[in-house]
Amino acid sequence: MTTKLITYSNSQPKSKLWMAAIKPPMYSVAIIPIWVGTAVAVAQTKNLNAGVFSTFLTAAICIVAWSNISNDVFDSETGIDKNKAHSLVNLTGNKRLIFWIGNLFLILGLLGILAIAWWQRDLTIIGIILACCAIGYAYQGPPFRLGYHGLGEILCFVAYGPLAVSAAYYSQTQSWSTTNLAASIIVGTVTSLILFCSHFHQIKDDLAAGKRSPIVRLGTALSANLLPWICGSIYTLTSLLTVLNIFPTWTLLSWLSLPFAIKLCRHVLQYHDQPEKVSNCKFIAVGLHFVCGLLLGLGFML
Ligand SMILES: C/C(=C\COP(=O)(O)OP(=O)(O)O)CCC[C@H](C)CCC[C@H](C)CCCC(C)C
Ligand SMILES: O=C(O)C1=CC(=O)c2ccccc2C1=O
Repeated sequence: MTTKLITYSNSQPKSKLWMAAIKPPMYSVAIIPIWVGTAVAVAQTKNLNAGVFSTFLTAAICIVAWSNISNDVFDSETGIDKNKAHSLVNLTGNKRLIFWIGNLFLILGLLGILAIAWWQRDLTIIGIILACCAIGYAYQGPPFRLGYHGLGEILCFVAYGPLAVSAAYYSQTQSWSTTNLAASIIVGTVTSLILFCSHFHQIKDDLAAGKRSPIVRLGTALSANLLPWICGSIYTLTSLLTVLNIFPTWTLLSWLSLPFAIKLCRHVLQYHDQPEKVSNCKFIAVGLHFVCGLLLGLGFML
């Protein structure tokens, strides 16, 4: 399998830089938790509230857009993005404008969640999503900047796993489920894997800005060697939960994402210390996230 190299510099066409700044594939992280939580709910209740599902999906996309846009704003303040040609702040030269566009997405997202809470006459999902947003802010915003202390992957797991998947389930059922919680562990793990992978090529800039990401702490070689274990844990857990009859057999369909996991591990093990070559590994992880999450949800629906 050949792998296209993706590196961005000021010499790139502006359109490419804008696409890299907006990062459309990354919105998989908004779609999958809502899809999986809803799929588990539909499997159990045989009922889908399509209005709630589409509103939640749109709101999640807006909230993830806020998280990404404000990340460029906050990172512009620490100097960590000074070499990042595809930072929205560097592209526009207008930090204030980007800050307010980010806030607009946050407001739109929260209005969507508010609408669902209103239809349900229940504030629970507002509470959960506000907790997600607080985690998103604490990851990157002052005075916390917890991502700079290497806590991003744990925060990411909690927000995109148990919190977001439970909120999606609750939006359909107004109740909780241990099966859904188990599915959220898989979604959270694959989402954190994306964040983990996104840090391999940034080690130099991260070190210079004092960001102690897990890759900075462990080194690229040890971090690369962890990948097969993390990927292996996803498939082992899914199989175990199927054998225990907690997941329906069809969820084993998610094993079809294994080629992405193999490609990811091979690529990172080979290029972990070559930033230009390893920089696209987060998009292989996004592919794994999307296919694994899509098939996991489908497995519940079938
Ligand atoms: C913005 C995030 C990562 C970017 O990190 P980094 O600065 O290293 O990367 P760049 O190279 O692009 O500068 C992700 C942060 C994830 C955070 C820990 C948790 C966010 C929670 C969300 C707001 C939850 C959304 C829930 C929704 C699905 C309902
Ligand atoms: O820009 C990035 O690298 C990421 C953006 C993002 O929203 C996200 C969300 C969840 C896990 C990882 C990531 C990124 O890596």
